[in-house]
Amino acid sequence: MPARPYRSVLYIPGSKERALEKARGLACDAIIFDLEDAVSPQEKVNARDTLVSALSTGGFGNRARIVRINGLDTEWAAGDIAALQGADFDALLIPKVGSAADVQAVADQIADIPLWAMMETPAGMLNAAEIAAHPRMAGFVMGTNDLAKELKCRFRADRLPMLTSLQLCLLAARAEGIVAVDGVYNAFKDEDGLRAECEQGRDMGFDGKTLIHPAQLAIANTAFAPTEAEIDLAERQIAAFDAAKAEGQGVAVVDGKIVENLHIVTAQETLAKAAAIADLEGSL
Ligand SMILES: CC(C)(COP(=O)(O)OP(=O)(O)OC[C@H]1O[C@@H](n2cnc3c(N)ncnc32)[C@H](O)[C@@H]1OP(=O)(O)O)[C@@H](O)C(=O)NCCC(=O)NCCSC(=O)C[C@H](O)C(=O)O
Ligand SMILES: [Mg+2]
Repeated sequence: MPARPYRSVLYIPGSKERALEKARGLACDAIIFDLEDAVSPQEKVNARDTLVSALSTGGFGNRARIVRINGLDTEWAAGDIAALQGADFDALLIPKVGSAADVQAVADQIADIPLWAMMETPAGMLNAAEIAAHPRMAGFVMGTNDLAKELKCRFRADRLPMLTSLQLCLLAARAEGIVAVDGVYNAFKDEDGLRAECEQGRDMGFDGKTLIHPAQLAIANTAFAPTEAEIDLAERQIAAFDAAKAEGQGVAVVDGKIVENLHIVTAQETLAKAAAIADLEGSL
């Protein structure tokens, strides 16, 4: 389980001082400070200084601070990494990762900091397992816009053309115990559409959703948090299982359904996630 929640992961253009300032007061679990697609070519170089200065000023609380650099095949990637040496942030996000070699290329240029991968190319999907298994890899972010472009698929409300890719990445992430965050919902004024896509992502097993606008935060925070009913059930399952164990039984029954060891692991994860959310919200 992630030690911290990642229900709402907000992209903020690294070039926009107003948005960087605003982020200090927003109810997101994590921030992706973007140097890639949200920043125009003319702003790329100045954005590095703007971002490093914002990171050094701080004020982002316990939210995870993730920085997305430009693609490794661009003229900006090496300069981005150089500018980030010694900066205060939690993870570096690499766009358009196609293989573990791409991850290693960044690992060779910056020490210690956990690396995350944008999963958004056909090669990335086919190599998801080796990318997740890289020793520095700590999280996957689905790049569903680039993925749609590369697959030449249509955007559909049910995301049918993307389900194989989403599930391949989720499988790889879960096999390695790293974080997995779903892609963005582009129509940022469409609350019902966002809610439905968050529910789908949560049902699939994602830890949260990447977002592009503050208006999307509350919906993702609700969708990816354990519900009151889930917390109540988890507590009752743990209590019933403890009581069964005390009587020498290996199985309990709650609400007419069996509860075994493996269900207790899920119940404990539910309570741990609720506690991590309460901790983060209490600290902001
Ligand atoms: C989408 C936007 C361009 C809309 O901007 P704007 O028209 O300014 O929105 P509002 O006027 O409604 O903004 C209201 C206030 O909220 C602040 N704001 C807006 N967006 C953000 C944000 N992301 N973080 C923090 N604060 C934000 C505005 O400053 C306003 O504040 P105030 O002045 O106090 O009123 C804009 O939302 C935006 O640029 N969003 C981010 C876009 C982005 O990051 N894109 C790249 C990531 S998505 C991606 O790359 C996908 C992936 O790679 C893939 O392949 O799928
Ligand atoms: Mg992308």
